[in-house]
Amino acid sequence: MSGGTDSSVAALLLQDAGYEVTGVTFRFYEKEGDTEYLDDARTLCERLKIKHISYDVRNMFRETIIDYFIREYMAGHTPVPCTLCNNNLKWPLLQQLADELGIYHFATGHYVRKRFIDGFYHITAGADPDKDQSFFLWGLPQDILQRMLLPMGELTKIRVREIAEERGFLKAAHKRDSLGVCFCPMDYRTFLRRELPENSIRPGKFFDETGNFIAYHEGYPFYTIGQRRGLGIDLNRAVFVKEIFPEENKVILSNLKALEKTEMTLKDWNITNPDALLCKDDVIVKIRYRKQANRCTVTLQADNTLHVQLHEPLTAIATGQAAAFYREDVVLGGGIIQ
Ligand SMILES: Nc1ncnc2c1ncn2[C@@H]1O[C@H](COP(=O)(O)OP(=O)(O)OP(=O)(O)O)[C@@H](O)[C@H]1O
Repeated sequence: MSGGTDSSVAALLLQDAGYEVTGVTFRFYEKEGDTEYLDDARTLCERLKIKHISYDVRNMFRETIIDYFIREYMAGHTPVPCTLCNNNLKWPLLQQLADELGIYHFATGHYVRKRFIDGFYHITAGADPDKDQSFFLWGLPQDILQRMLLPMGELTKIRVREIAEERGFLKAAHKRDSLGVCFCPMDYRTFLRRELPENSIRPGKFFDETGNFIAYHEGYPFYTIGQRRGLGIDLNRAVFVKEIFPEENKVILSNLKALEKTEMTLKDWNITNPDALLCKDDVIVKIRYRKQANRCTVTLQADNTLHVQLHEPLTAIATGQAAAFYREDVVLGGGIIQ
């Protein structure tokens, strides 16, 4: 329970359905010591007359998510903190805690569903297309998928707010949706400047593909592959970030066409059912939340990476980003772009 609308309604719907519910709030990150979210979750549990547990994982979150986020930008990559948090932290921690407490099921307020297909549990898209969060959950293993309950799966956000309101949980009903990365809701450049020692990021140079100097930039970590806006230069043509060379603090700009790629390699991947994904030609890959769905064929390589052959070229494939595989609304797996 994050203290937000969705997990609050999830708890009360589970209670309605007859489950004996225990609320869990992880202390992942607290902006300037603000623990209002914790009080909100606790108050809601008191009103529902259910037990509430808070679990301080701020150090773990700092090491595995925030430090990773900073490290990835410093390596010229594009990190995916929410995907990593869900797959490596939030759900595994829920499982661990449930085991310790002798509880079988665990639930969140994610807008996703699950379906049992050919002997395997799969994440499927939530009923509300505007809120679907399936893109973030490709990395969960069967023993988590089997035990998860997803009370938001069939609902729209509008309906969820109505439920909270109807039941008199007015604060929960009117909470704002969380936006972007929880620990970095602002521009990530400001965050990097704040977190890193002074002068860690120094001005460098933009070049074109043939090595001609174009202009000065503010430091390579401030740019990501595929970026067009915010380059701080005014050319009479559209240019995009094509490559980043951290050692030389060099950023290569090109036209969009030059960013097209027809293949990519994934590490740290997870496949729900290999027979449903590998070597099939009707698989969809997404590398952005709710954008750019492309056909592809996936094969497992001798070095244990996944090779993704795109049927049509994709632009802006950035190292560090996640790729999620789908067939219609069913998540088949995913991985991190190398
Ligand atoms: N600090 C936390 N402790 C426990 N569970 C959490 C925490 N943060 C998020 N979750 C769970 O993960 C789900 C998805 O998280 P996300 O950050 O996307 O929140 P959200 O969609 O804004 O949901 P909510 O309205 O519940 O805050 C939440 O609905 C909640 O069940």
